[in-house]
Amino acid sequence: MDKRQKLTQELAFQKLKEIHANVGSSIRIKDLFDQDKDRFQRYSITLKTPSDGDILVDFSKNRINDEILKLLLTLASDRKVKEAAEAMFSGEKINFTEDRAVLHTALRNRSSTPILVNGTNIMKEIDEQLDHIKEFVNSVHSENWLGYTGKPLTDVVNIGIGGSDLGPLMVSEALRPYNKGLRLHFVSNIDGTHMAETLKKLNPETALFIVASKTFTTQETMTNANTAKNWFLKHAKPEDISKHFVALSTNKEKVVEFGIGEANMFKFGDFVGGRYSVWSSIGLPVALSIGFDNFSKFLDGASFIDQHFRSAPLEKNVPVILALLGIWYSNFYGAETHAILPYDQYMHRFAAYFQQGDMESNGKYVTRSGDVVDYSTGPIVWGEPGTNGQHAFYQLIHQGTRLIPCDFIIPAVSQNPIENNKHHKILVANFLAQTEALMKGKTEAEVKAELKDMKPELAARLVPHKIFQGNRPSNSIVIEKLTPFTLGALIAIYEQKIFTQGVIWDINSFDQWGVELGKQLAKAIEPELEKSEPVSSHDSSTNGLLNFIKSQWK
Ligand SMILES: O=P(O)(O)OC[C@H]1O[C@H](O)[C@H](O)[C@@H](O)[C@@H]1O
Repeated sequence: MDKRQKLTQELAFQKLKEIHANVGSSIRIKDLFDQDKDRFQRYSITLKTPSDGDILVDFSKNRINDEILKLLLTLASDRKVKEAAEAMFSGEKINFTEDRAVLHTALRNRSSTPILVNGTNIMKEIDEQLDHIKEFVNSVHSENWLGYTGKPLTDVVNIGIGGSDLGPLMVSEALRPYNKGLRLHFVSNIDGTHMAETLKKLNPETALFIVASKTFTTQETMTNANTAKNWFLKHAKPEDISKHFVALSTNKEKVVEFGIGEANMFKFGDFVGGRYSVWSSIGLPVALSIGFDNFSKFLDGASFIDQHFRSAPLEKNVPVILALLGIWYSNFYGAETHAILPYDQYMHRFAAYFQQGDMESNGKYVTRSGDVVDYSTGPIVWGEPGTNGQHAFYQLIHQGTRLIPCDFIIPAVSQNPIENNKHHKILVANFLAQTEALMKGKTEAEVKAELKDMKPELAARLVPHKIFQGNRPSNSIVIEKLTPFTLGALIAIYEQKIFTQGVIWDINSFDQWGVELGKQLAKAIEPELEKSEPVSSHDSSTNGLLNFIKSQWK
């Protein structure tokens, strides 16, 4: 692999550093608006989708001017973002620490263009996998697929964790208005409570268990799957398993070993990373919820963004622009977090989903050639839906000491325009007010004017507490309506943003070795929990905690 120029040695990076040192603290977003009446037009991008309206991305409320944006774009071009994207789309093994291609994009490749991995066109197997999903979903929906006592299925339980849980969970929640009637449940946690509480709601005659695990070795998932199987077998016979258990995996051997026949296995390739797998067979619960046609539209939405990402010039490229803004705040302003704030209740797991998507992808401290980086990489991603967040943590975003760049997301049209759309109008008003407040703030003069009728001593004491410094950056993303297509598009925007940042930071965004150590140590601790004598093999904290917990079991 070619050793790349260090990010901090890139000319554009150094110039940005200089600009930040000279004017970084004096850039006022409000002044930028005052100086340029066309700022919104010039600093926003509208994507025209073929079927589901426009997607508007407004990035004008950011601490950037033409010079900074130009340098950021130069950085993207010097770091060869476009070339790296082509390497990904064409199936190069860019996940080199696992010797794998990264082709979640192939799962939503709606053209007939072949994509080769090790000389084989993988589009054929992807089409077969989609056909399998379609056939199964249709037979469940048409009630051709029946439970062991001849009843139609009513409940679907997805047993998976990480990427095999968060994607299907977030998407099926977001697309709840499209649900065709099946009740969905998700069991991820090894904590027995998760499975126990779910089983209470089920009738074995009408429940379908989906065991979702790329590797089919994940301890939590396999333990939960076995518990579900044992519960089922208390009511039914082993030969009934084939009507109630299916597997989503890449590991045929382990699936068969568990007792699920190949016909009930929905496959996908090892070129699909867990946190990018909702587009693959891992999306089966989504397809069962919303139907295959809607699942196809979900893939179409992502495909639309993939084409945009590949073909749009850097300055008109939504994922690239969002990535560069993140770089500007992380690497120059020292921002440590990034908030994702959907103003849509259906999207309540969107931020949690991208906590994995972003933090597992870009939480890396060495470059692709193994050198320790001398700049920060992936931010801490977090968020909750508006307006709930406004009454909880927004205080710190408005008046705290930390810079928190935020993405505000809203559909223009509500799925539930109840009370004459009153709720939605209030939601929209709040969405708009927040980014305006973050940007404008409130000056001392404004606060004083507000307090003019108050006793002067009291007013003087209150003034500093009521001042908002403002100048807090945000992006606003507006979709026409939350549909399978627009949700697919939104997810792909973030995926390609994460990709772009990974290229600029020169890290491998597609492995996740950081989750392994804890798994190994847990395996070592497990047998120690069985021993009756106190444990002394760890540090005193771990020994102390372990022995305390064991003492509570007696
Ligand atoms: O799908 P599985 O093989 O069960 O993996 C489930 C999850 O666990 C791993 O530890 C990884 O950190 C995740 O990226 C993955 O999504």
